[in-house]
Amino acid sequence: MTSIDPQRPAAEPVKGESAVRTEALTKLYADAKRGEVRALDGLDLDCKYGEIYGLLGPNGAGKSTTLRILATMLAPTSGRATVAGYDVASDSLAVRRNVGFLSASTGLYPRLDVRETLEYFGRMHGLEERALADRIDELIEAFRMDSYVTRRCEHMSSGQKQRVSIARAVLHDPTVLILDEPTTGLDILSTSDMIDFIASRKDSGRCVLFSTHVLSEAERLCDRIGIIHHGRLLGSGTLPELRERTGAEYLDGIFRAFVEVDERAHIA
Ligand SMILES: Nc1ncnc2c1ncn2[C@@H]1O[C@H](COP(=O)(O)OP(=O)(O)OP(=O)(O)O)[C@@H](O)[C@H]1O
Repeated sequence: MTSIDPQRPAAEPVKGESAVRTEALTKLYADAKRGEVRALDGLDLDCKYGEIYGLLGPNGAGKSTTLRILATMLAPTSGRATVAGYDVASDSLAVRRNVGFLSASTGLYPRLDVRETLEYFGRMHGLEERALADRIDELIEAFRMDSYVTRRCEHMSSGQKQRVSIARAVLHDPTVLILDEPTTGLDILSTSDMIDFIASRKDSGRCVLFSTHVLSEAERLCDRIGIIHHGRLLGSGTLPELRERTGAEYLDGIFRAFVEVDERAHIA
């Protein structure tokens, strides 16, 4: 495994260039009850800098598995995945330097408050103390966390925890942000803040790849949408492109059209 200097600046994002790419990505799980589970079955994905890409799929389609592999939390069985040009298997440290990852299982230490949490994770990223303190101030302001900055995570609401988690994910200013169902469990105000935040990342040329079950969110936010089912990408494109391909107007109809074709192909 190639190691990197933690102080080395992240790769500069170039709008329109590939930020995330998977080729024939496969993941098999050994499940005690079900035997071998093929969670990913040759997934090809390509997300660009300056783009918000939404991954849609029914339960068990392989969304979390994909995102966890891209965040180097999980090893693929076969195929290839790169983030910011670095291979997730052979250059995982460089991938981590360039990626921010948020999922429901992103942990926070119950006894740490906002600043302590961000200091802890900032040091893990190797951020220099002065730069880290400035970055933490910036994030506390940006995520409006000042009113509960001394509260321990164990005493925060789920919306407050989510803000700390997202601040943690972007501490090192990653060029690629990977979010697994980022608005699940959030109230309307927190959801709206999260949506604004995702949109703002694109303005700075970053890539955001996120999974969601909320179709209206995907319709509103995404430049391109990928539809995943049985661990394969059935289709991807802008909303107008997907409308044209399926003849359906809204995302629920588009989604159903892709899945029905795939189900028929599986039965045939
Ligand atoms: N650790 C594991 N061991 C065995 N099977 C697993 C494991 N993790 C996931 N799976 C299986 O792999 C498949 C894909 O799961 P994954 O969580 O990636 O789907 P998903 O699209 O994120 O689903 P959801 O929308 O329900 O979160 C499912 O059949 C799931 O049961």
